[in-house]
Amino acid sequence: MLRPRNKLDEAQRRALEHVKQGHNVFLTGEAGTGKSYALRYIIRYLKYKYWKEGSGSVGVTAPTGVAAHNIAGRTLHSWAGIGPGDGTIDEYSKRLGLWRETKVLIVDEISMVHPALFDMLAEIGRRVRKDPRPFGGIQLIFCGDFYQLPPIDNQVARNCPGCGQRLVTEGHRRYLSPSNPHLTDILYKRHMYSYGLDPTRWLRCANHLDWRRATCDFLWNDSAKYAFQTTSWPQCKLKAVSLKIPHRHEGDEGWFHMLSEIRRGIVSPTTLEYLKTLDRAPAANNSSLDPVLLHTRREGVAFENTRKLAQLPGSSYNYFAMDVARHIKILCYQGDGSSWEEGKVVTTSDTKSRGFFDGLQTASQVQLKVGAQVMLLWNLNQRRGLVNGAKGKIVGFRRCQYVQYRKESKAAHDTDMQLYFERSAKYFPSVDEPGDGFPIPIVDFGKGPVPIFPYREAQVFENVKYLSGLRRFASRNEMFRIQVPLVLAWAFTIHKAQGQTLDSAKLNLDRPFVPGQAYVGLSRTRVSQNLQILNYDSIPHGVFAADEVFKFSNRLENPPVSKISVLRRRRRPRPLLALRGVRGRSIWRYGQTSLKIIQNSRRGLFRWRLAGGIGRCRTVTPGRSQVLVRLTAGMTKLLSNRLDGLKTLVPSILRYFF
Ligand SMILES: Nc1ncnc2c1ncn2[C@@H]1O[C@H](COP(=O)(O)OP(=O)(O)OP(=O)(O)O)[C@@H](O)[C@H]1O
Repeated sequence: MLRPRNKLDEAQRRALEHVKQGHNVFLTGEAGTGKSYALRYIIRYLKYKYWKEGSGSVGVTAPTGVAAHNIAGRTLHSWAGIGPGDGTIDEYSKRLGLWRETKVLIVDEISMVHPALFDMLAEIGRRVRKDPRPFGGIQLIFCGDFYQLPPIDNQVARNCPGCGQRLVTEGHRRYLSPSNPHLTDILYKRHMYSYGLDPTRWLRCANHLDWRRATCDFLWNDSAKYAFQTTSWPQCKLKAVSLKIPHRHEGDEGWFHMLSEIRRGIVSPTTLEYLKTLDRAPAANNSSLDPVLLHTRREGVAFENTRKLAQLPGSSYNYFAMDVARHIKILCYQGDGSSWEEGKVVTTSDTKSRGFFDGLQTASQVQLKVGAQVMLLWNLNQRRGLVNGAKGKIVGFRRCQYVQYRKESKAAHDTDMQLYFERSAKYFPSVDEPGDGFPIPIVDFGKGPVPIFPYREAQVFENVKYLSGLRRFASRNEMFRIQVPLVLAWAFTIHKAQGQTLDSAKLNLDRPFVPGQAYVGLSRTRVSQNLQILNYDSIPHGVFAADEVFKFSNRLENPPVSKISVLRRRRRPRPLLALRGVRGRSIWRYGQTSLKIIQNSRRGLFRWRLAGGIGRCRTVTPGRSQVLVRLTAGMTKLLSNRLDGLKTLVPSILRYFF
């Protein structure tokens, strides 16, 4: 159900209108201006639209698990079915169904999408949908702020965006020389309008030279750090909407303006002075939870969470995740269309695809205790606020038998977990204190105790082979993790906090390593009073922004004037120049051209003369006259070119009308 539209501000509504008209949209703006908020409206609108039409689907995605859960979506990898991203485009292009039925692709936190992944998905879309436009012409909605965190250099970045071929390591790459015939002039110069690409770093896929395999002609520049530097980005023809109203920092406008400066990597002396005053405990708030520590690095986060856990009395439980990766041959469709045969597991491996498991939200091991501050990693119940990112405290554990678990989890969650448990009870996280039943953590999220059952975080991607007629075989690669969807939440990395609004926080800006880290950390609370800066000394060198983003954003805010168009043809008076001078004296002279007020003794009128033109003037004070010169086109040009000189010579210019 859509909420009333007047909840959106003017720019947010404009974005919604663009979406309704079927344009590709790039929704951007500073932290807290309501990008994700507007996106949730847009998602609701689109889902309702396609549900009503009865065909088509909306892909709701984000590059990281946390960001994806924020908009109740999936990770981009999972949506596109590219798993850990070590396959080839041809392999990925087999997910025909998904690409064909998708009408709209939404990507939140676009700043964190790696350019290689962006190019690769744009290419897969083209091939699958047989449409030369990027992503095969699917309507695109990108949302994010490139001044925030950049992409993590993950697996996909090391593969060719054209064929998925694994790239050689950085030191062994051979770049094409500017005289290479494959590198056209346009391609070589692309860096000039692609916001900071290095023109010497054009690469050709290693597969190109290998005569034993199919050659790949893909050329790309590996100095690209952001999606907007890719070839596909301008081809998407995005309508940019920049949000301006500081919703998150509504009551603290001054702080919002300081953050705007920090966003661009500038720390003025006034801001620095103010940040110094934040070196104290954050203001108390109504919440029973401790302020969250935001740290630049994982080690810092692990240290703080372990320290806080150790301070609590009582014993703890260690939950070890169950990770499964297997290849299943399934679904043999009989010729008469009568029956489906369940297939067999062909290979099972717990260690395959480590990259996939490392990228999941849930940890492979989590230690929990009564009193621990935790964050939920799953959208359990939207109406009760039990959504991903909700924070609470563990109030107890309840030992629960397998049969009991099945019964309760069915009542509590609407999930496909049941399927797995009905097949076999062996898929279950394990705890280090085995006893009678499995200890289910009971968490208070501020609205009473809630049992948190294990859940399945999964990735499935299918390879479908059509044989003949109705008969077909399919094989499926399946990977999943079963774990309790909780993490300790006394501390987070700044990367995890991107996109979240926190009640109160402490910021440790220890050795920041990417642009935008300080900005994201500083902009998480609603007011500066609820933020504490722990190591103030790191601020001056910790605040920095990427040059390419600066150029891109400048261009977005002030697009270059490519065409001057006459909006309305009308008879308009020619420009008027008002000058004041002493009669009989030249008041402006440039070369042979002079402007002189002369007296027409016969008629008793004063006249002026400029480049041969003659007009009337009027006396303003005895001895001085004001000239209103209506200029011809030629004279306008002359004067506009020399107006500065004119001003210095004639300080008494009154106005110059156009
Ligand atoms: N039109 C609006 N009316 C009322 N509240 C709003 C509106 N837009 C956004 N907000 C509130 O402002 C806060 C920040 O919004 P949101 O998280 O969408 O910002 P964002 O631009 O996505 O931030 P970030 O860049 O940090 O991810 C949220 O608490 C949200 O509820």
